[in-house]
Amino acid sequence: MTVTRGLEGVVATTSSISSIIDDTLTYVGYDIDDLAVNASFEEVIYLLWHRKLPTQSELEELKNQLAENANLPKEVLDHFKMYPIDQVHPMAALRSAVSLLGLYDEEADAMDEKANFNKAIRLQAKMPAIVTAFARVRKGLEPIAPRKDLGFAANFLYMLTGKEPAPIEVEAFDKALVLHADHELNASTFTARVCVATLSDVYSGITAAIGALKGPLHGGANEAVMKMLSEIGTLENVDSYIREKLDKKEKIMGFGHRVYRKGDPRAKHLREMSKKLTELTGEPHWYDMSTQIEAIVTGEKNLPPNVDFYSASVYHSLGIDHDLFTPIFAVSRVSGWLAHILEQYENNRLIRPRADYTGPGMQKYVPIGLRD
Ligand SMILES: CC(=O)SCCNC(=O)CCNC(=O)[C@H](O)C(C)(C)COP(=O)(O)OP(=O)(O)OC[C@H]1O[C@@H](n2cnc3c(N)ncnc32)[C@H](O)[C@@H]1OP(=O)(O)O
Ligand SMILES: O=C([O-])CC(=O)C(=O)O
Repeated sequence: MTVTRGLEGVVATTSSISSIIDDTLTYVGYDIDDLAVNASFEEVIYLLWHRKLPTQSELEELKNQLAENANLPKEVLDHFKMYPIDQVHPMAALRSAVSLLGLYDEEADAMDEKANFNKAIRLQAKMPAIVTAFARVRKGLEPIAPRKDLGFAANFLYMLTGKEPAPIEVEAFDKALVLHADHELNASTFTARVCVATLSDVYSGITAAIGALKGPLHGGANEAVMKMLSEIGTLENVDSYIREKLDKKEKIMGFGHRVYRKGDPRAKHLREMSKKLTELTGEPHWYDMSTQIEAIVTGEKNLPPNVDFYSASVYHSLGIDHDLFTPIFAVSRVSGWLAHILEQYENNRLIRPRADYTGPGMQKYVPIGLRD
């Protein structure tokens, strides 16, 4: 048997959702550079789910559907109050809450196309409410209900803080959502597809995907980047901190990628936002430290930054708690997971690879009393 560790380079499915070809990322054939500058997150959701950009009326319909479904069942809100709140990471809370949501959805186990699409709308709509409600409840604050007059990005920030966000904050957050929405067969999307390929339900697929995104080698890296920046503290400390880590063969979070070789096209948009926002908040050192880290890691290891590197200082500048960075990734990526889940159902086959067995050869059972 030939073993391909980490399935590197293995093509496991066809997909018409997003592509990474020669370091260029497209959603349904639209270059991410084009979408990052021109598209709203709601347009991207529509694009990923329908493989076409929406007309004005289609976009309005989607926005209405998202607004109408944005509230959480009381049971989910009450559930947060039962968590050992000081110990619970918001990604664990999100994973549990999505699983719980399935219990209150009468269509949870229905497998027809319409029911699955309804669930996609409900999940996409409710993810911001879960993340923001948990973030408030753990601080002893009441959750804030979404406002129908605000778009997806603005509503998230509003529900988090209770204040209507400034246009520049909405623009930055919306762009971050666009940039994180889908990424071919990354680990969490693959997890979602493996799960639903058993013909399990949408809630199970999304719960599994959240679990996969949580790890620091994947979505969890954005929080780890901010931890690193905070530990470094000042521009003067960057050089010794990073070189010591590299000498010890430790990984620098937010660098490297399984697929990109020359660089992640999303990083430059986040770098630009980081510069703008850190200047605005009067904390340009986060950006300056980040560019210095990039210079060292690129120079020493030829590893460019990935999407998680500059998103850290962007979210920090928006005043967001560091442990909410990965849940925010999930709020965006759920659009891609849902598109992939629906695509998997359309042309399903069980995903079941093989393992090359390396354990002992055939053994004879020894009764417990006769064992050494
Ligand atoms: C949204 C996302 O998921 S983007 C990725 C987010 N994750 C991170 O930023 C975590 C840091 N990066 C990494 O751990 C890796 O680059 C991954 C997980 C992204 C890709 O992993 P893989 O393709 O399996 O590469 P792998 O981990 O085998 O690394 C290959 C080599 O590059 C080195 N390397 C890879 N990334 C880094 C890094 N961030 N810092 C230092 N060295 C690195 C490895 O040590 C290894 O070196 P070696 O061959 O001398 O042993
Ligand atoms: O594609 C990957 O392996 C990881 C990644 O960048 C993403 O999921 O956005």
